[in-house]
Amino acid sequence: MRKKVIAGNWKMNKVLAEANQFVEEAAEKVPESDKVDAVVCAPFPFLTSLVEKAKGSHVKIAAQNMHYEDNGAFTGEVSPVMLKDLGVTHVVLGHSERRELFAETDELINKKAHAALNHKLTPIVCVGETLAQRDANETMNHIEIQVKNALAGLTEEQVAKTIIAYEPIWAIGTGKTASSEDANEVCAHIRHVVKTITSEVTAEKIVIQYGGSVKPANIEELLAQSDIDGALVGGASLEAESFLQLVEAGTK
Ligand SMILES: O=C[C@H](O)COP(=O)(O)O
Repeated sequence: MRKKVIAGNWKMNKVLAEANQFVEEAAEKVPESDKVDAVVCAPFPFLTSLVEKAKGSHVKIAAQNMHYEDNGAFTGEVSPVMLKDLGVTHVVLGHSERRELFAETDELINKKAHAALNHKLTPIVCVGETLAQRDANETMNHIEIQVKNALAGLTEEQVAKTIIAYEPIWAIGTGKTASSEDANEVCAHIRHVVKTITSEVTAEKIVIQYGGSVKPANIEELLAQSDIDGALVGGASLEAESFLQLVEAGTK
């Protein structure tokens, strides 16, 4: 049985006091569970403080992006070495907002995935299709290419430690959720693609999340699907109460 992962992606929201308050509450209330990991993906300036607040609790702290180099002349960037040093455990890579607004390519995301895993950070690699691609029946092919490119050159052991987040772009922040059956169909396809490039054992191990307008009202139905192992949540992760409800759904 795969352990579920509920990750709240705050994106570019909150100030430090709000972030601290959230994680203090979550640290107090997230229960120990062998069924679910609770992850908060926060902006860089909050990470040091949030790792401190989460210490000794069952909340893990993630970054929302990183560079692939360890150090060097990359003004404004943050490296995997820095994240690991802070006590961050996960990093979101290739979110559709990074792909669209910051021109991140599959090749870049693959370099970042290698760097994250080499530094023992768990990458949450995002893939997803646009509405035009879905309407043109290109979803499966597009996702297959994104998954293969993101995982290229990783060892089987590294692939097993990677999390893939399937986020249909048309469902992000729009209130439109893919039906749980449609979301599961794509997640099952991702597992199949992973199997073709690794093995059945690894495909059974890899955690595949769904993301896109997930909220307390729809998470149980999504998590009940065979190939959905958690969620990457934006809007509904901004309030501690709602985040805690999402985590609670993962404990069932
Ligand atoms: O990373 C999270 C996703 O972009 C989903 O955002 P959302 O839950 O606000 O639709």
